Amino acid sequence: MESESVMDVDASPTSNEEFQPSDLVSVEEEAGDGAAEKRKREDKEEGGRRKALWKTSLCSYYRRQPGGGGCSHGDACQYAHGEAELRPRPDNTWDPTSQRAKKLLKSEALAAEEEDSLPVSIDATSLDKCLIGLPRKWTSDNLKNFLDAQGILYKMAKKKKGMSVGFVGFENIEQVKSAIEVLNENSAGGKQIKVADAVRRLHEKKPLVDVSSDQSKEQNTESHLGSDDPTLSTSSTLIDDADAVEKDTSVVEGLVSKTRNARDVVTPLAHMPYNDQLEHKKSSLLQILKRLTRNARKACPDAVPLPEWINTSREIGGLPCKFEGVLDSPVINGYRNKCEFSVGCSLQGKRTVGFMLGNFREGITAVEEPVNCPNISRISCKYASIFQDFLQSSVLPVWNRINNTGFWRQFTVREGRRPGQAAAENLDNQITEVMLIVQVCSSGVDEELIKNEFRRMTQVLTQEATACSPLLPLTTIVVQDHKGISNAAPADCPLLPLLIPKVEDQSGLERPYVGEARIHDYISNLRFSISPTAFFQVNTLAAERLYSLAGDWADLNSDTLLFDICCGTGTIGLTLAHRVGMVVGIEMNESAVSDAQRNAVINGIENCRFVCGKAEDVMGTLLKQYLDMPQQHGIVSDFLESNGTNQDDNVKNDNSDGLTLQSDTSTSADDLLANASAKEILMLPEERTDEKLDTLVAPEQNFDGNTTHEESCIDHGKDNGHGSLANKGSNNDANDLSGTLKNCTAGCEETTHENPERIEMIQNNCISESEKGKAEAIRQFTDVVAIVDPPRVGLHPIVIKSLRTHPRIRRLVYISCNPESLVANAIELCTPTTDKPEKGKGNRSWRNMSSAGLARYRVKSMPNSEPFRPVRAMAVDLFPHTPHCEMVMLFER
Ligand SMILES: C[S@@+](CC[C@H](N)C(=O)[O-])C[C@H]1O[C@@H](n2cnc3c(N)ncnc32)[C@H](O)[C@@H]1O
Repeated sequence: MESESVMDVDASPTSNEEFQPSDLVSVEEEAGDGAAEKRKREDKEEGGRRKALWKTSLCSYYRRQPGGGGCSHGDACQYAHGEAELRPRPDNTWDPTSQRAKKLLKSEALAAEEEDSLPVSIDATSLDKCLIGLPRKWTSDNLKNFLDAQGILYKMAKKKKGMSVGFVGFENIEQVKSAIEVLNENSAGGKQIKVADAVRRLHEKKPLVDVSSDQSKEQNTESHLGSDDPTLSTSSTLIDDADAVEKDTSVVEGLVSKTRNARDVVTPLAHMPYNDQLEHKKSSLLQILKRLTRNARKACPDAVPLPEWINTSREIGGLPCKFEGVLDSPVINGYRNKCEFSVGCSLQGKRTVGFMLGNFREGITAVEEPVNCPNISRISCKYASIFQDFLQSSVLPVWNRINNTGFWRQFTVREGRRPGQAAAENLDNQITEVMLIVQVCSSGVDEELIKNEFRRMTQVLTQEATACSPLLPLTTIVVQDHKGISNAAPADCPLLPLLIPKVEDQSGLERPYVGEARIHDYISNLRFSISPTAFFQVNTLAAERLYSLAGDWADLNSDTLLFDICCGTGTIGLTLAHRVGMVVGIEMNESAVSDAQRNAVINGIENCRFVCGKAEDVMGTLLKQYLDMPQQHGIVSDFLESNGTNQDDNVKNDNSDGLTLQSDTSTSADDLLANASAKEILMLPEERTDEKLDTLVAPEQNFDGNTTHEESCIDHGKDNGHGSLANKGSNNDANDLSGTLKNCTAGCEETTHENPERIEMIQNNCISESEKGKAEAIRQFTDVVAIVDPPRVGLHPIVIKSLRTHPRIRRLVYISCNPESLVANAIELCTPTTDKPEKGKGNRSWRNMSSAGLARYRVKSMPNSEPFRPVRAMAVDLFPHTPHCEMVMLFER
């Protein structure tokens, strides 16, 4: 750990930190019947602070029954009985539930609103306006009815369901003026409507046409916005109208400030010096961490004493544990190894590959080039620009987010680096592999056309990459056919690699491009093979710091069984494998699990098992298998091998989590897997037959229409084991696209990057070590540690419950990219419980609850179990120039 790069946090309490008025208010609100008891406890604890807080919060008992009777404390109550009694708090704020505070808040909000008010010009060149704050569920008809009812004259009105923005075109200035006047006095669905200038995207400013009238439809075939007509269904119509669809549906763009650019949106902290960015992150993390203490205090049952860490939190400014600062990123610029560029139209109507300038829900769909975004590498920018140039001449339309039509949707550049520490300023030279993923929507588009366009695209990308100086690496081009509305394609979305034609480089030599649909990167000197949809941290060098910090805190030893929960390609488990007895990785993305297996093999690591399944589906079962059944073979593979020999009638479902199995003596593999609805993918030495190894290497390259291994698997509707290349045979979409692209798909040459001899060697070693492998599996580990690294939403409550209620897990390291969900999960892990868990009271709508509120609610029904305590926390900055960073928190019990 490089201590000089850590920003130390002064743990001494400041007056503000120590003062947490919300505790006082909500203690009463949350505690229900036991509130009086809790209040007494609070009173005692508050001691000297009490005087300072006297009557600074409203009494909720009094409020419920004003005028007496509601509060039994009478005048002695420390809370104010009414607004008149209320005193300002030591920091000069008012109880947020009081009328005073609400009034203040309103006037501040109004002032802020005035400050940010959007420009509304009243002149003849600006007759298109957008209305902001409309009910989301409104359609164009609702908007028109509303305008008609208000007596507003207009030329056209459009509204897309799901957005709070609508567009209105006026005939003249008078119409604009009177509309603004009327709208300022009226609200729609109880909300005030704001009027702002709408920015036309096209250079050629055609007047807006109301497409809902049949007449205008005939007059202007380019207009589809607001029309409920489905997407054009035949490919010929689509091509004829391709340009029209784009232009028409992106005529206006609401709310985009003319000065807003991609840099501001993608890297909002880029204007600050890097040290200030770290300071900024540190202070927001401190605030979020304090929420853990506050919420655990609130959720702590009355019958149970507050845990020590809550009692001592005041000494460290309300923090749940020591926050050890933010570890800086070794690379600050161009660090992203994966960039997902949107494809769409710019404000000027140009086909653009870059970033959206805002949120679709606000009506913003404009895409701007990734200019001056310091987190993007030169290579990614260059590829975005090459692809953008190609799109200018494509006969297929770019994706339109308003109508959900178009073909080209997203362009992703993933980079792989060579091993070794990169010099921060020379990161580009380290990039040796590039995977390009082109997301399209092939619905209703002519197959021949698609084929031609893909051929042209691969030609352009490869030629331009070779023409660059220094030339751009290009390892693979993969097409993802996604027909859903959001760009986030599901994991089983069809993926097909394209052949990369051989082209001549500047020296006249033919560059042998091979299309292996994976790239490689290095962490802690281990080589990681990454398939197109597998997660890999975007800042590899900072990720190395993150994993080593997590490993240090996990306090591992050769007798440790490490659960790597949400393991992705196995990065954490594999980098720590040499420090533990065994790793069990759990991951739901099948491609990532195959990668993890492969990564174990190519790095010669033998003490890791990877399980494919949702953690919430498999965790309970795995804990039982590894920790609760000493007389049994400890790994699931043994059950697989036993092939049902352990059948026992005593196998029952344990409904405590609805998933786990309970068995007095034994459990069968089939039951285990069926019940867990998970697929175990194990690197058992015996299983590494040639056939198994085939699934690790790509099939022969074939661009001339001969059937590849890939295609034959798809044709026969069976799983070819390449989760990442062409997804499951049961997926009809995959079959569609594989048919469409029959001549465009290509497999890869046999493991060009992995040394086959090395793999064979590992294989042989594994075979000879197979018995050792089994022995390890049966072994009982005395030390059990979980490292969890969930996605932004955090861990599923079932996983939290499994970890919390299993007494053998004494240490848990939580890595989080979202401190809010970390705090919510930590509330459930750390709040004491009683032996009489309550079911949640009342019928509170969970949709309206904060994540912390929801966690408090859930903890009430947590089975009685020893809580964890937060021990230390630290952040690692994986995302310079943005507000995000990764948080690591150690919990013990
Ligand atoms: C933040 S990534 C961490 C991956 C890995 N630890 C790494 O650092 O490379 C989260 C991973 O969790 C996986 N995931 C998401 N939800 C999951 C679930 N319910 N069960 C298991 N894995 C899940 C994702 O596919 C993703 O690979």
